[in-house]
Amino acid sequence: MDRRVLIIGVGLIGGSIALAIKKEHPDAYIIGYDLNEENCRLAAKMNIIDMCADSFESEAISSDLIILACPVEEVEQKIYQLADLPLKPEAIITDVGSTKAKIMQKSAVLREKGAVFIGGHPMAGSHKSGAGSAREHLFENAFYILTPTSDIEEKKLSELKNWLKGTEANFVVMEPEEHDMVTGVVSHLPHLIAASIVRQVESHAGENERVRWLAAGGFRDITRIASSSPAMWRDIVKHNQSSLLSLIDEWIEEMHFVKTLVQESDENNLYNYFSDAKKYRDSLPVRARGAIDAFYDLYVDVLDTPGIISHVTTLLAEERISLTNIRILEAREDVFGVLRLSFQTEEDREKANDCLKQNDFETYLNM
Ligand SMILES: NC(=O)C1=CN([C@@H]2O[C@H](COP(=O)(O)OP(=O)(O)OC[C@H]3O[C@@H](n4cnc5c(N)ncnc54)[C@H](O)[C@@H]3O)[C@@H](O)[C@H]2O)C=CC1
Ligand SMILES: O=C(O)C(=O)Cc1ccc(O)cc1
Repeated sequence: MDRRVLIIGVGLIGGSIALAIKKEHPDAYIIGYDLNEENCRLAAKMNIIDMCADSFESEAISSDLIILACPVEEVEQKIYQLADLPLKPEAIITDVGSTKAKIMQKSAVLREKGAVFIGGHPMAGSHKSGAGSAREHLFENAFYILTPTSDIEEKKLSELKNWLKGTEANFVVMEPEEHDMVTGVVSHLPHLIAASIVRQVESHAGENERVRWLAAGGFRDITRIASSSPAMWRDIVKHNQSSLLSLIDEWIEEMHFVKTLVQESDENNLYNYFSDAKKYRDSLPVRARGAIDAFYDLYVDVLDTPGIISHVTTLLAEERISLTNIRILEAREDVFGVLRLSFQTEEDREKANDCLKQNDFETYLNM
């Protein structure tokens, strides 16, 4: 008999997991359930799932794998509702939520009923939402954190990893509290900061409309994540409150230090502040996937002249190199602009690099 997978919340992450499972387990029957029926229908139409369920209860009791892929507060609710159902004894329940400590605490109700719950968090994604943005390769090379409790048998953990093999992610086992501290530093605090910078710009733009015109380039790059789903981030902040409160205190302290640097205006201190940050950032791994946009990028200097973009794309098309994205990062009058070309594979990026160099373009692999 075909094994059945139920995905509750068929959005960006639920949809991407469904695609990855289908790739590795083509015989599995994947059922989607989503509060947003239109989104669920879209997922079925795009063959991301095999069927859209009207209620999750009737499907949950016959599923071998249940994946909770809704916002983290909803994950908690679903854990309680699942605990009241006669689930298959061998079924595995997992989630993809961005926080782990509270979810693992709540999952005790499932364990008390003899069910197997293994917390999970694929550390890749995007500011985009919904099934329409789901990608089979979203998690390739990304870290996929799992938080099994000590009573989970190794066999069950391996079974879950096997279900998720098609993600081609690197599985890492962590304690939920450590997970929340680490993701607080690298993901949750940066989201709060990005939103706060955008709000500061908005308040200045109310006084001077030129602020809005000029909020491009670097500003857009560092605030991309502020375009993420507000409901998802509201829930994440509620769940990771204690880590975030201590991280915000550290950030305020850092801003006091920055203020002193600016006040004192000491050349060496200012230089060292930026140089230390650059050194550390440049040393971070560039290949690790963290977002849909972070594919294999190539940067090309181009003169701001008419037809330049079609010239570049024609050269690549002639070499049969496929582009996944193209964006002008900066285009000022009479000076160089920078074109960011994104490719799906390292090989395509290398081919494009060779092709453009042969045609006298200046290119960069990292910026
Ligand atoms: N967006 C990202 O980059 C990442 C998100 N996550 C986590 O994945 C989860 C899902 O996020 P996304 O897929 O990005 O969001 P999404 O907004 O694309 O999808 C979530 C889906 O869940 C549905 N939903 C909400 N409440 C529901 C309920 N009670 N029952 C059934 N469906 C419900 C929504 O209608 C929506 O279609 C969240 O817990 C998030 O923290 C984890 C890694 C990355
Ligand atoms: O868009 C981005 O770069 C992200 O930060 C994606 C993301 C969002 C939430 C997560 O829990 C993990 C990754």
